[in-house]
Amino acid sequence: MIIQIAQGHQPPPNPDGVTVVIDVIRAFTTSFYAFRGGASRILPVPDPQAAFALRERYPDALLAGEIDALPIEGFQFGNSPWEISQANVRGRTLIMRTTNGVTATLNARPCAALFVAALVNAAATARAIKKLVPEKVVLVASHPTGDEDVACAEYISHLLGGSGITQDEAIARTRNARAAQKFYAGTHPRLRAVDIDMAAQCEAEGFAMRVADDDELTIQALPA
Ligand SMILES: O=C(O)[C@H](CS(=O)(=O)O)OP(=O)(O)O
Ligand SMILES: [Mg+2]
Repeated sequence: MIIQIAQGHQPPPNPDGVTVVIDVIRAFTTSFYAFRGGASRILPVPDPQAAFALRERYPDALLAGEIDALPIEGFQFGNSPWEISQANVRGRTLIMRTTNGVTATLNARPCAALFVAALVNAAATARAIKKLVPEKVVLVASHPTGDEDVACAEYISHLLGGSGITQDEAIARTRNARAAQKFYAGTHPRLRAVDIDMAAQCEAEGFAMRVADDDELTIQALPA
């Protein structure tokens, strides 16, 4: 298996292989906890206007996301795993806008199979990739300059049998990442340290999250 690690909002084309877009702080940690709470699907969108327009089509949908890490006016949730874990999202569609993870996901085609992942479901993602027996895997660290998504990519690479780092190293690099520091600073009530506690966890079981091309690009939890 060829494993390539890329970084930023423009994943390299991978028409015959598996692409994984990674966002540890916080988009796909938030997504993981939305599915754990029973959300049925997540529809990624590029901006708030697109989110409000899509909700016209799905009036029961809930809106989650951020601009500059802060909640968006008129959205029910920030891009926060803790907020989502406290809410009742069972059976609901989420429409999500975030700066890095969602943007890179919207740009990830062409690829034969597309996953989104965070550290919390790195192991489940690696298992789901292995089942597909791909010749090539592209692991995309969606933050263009941060270290947390690169660390997760290196951990998934290790789990796939390539070179990489341990779970403990990935956790430490998440906690020490530049993007994490504003959550520890206590300068805004919606930037909570608990979001980083939730992002800096690895679950041995968990579930993978796959992106399907339905009417809209749709993120779904795969059965464990
Ligand atoms: O809200 C987030 O956690 C980030 C923005 S930042 O890196 O913290 O400034 O968005 P995401 O798309 O989840 O990386
Ligand atoms: Mg991020």
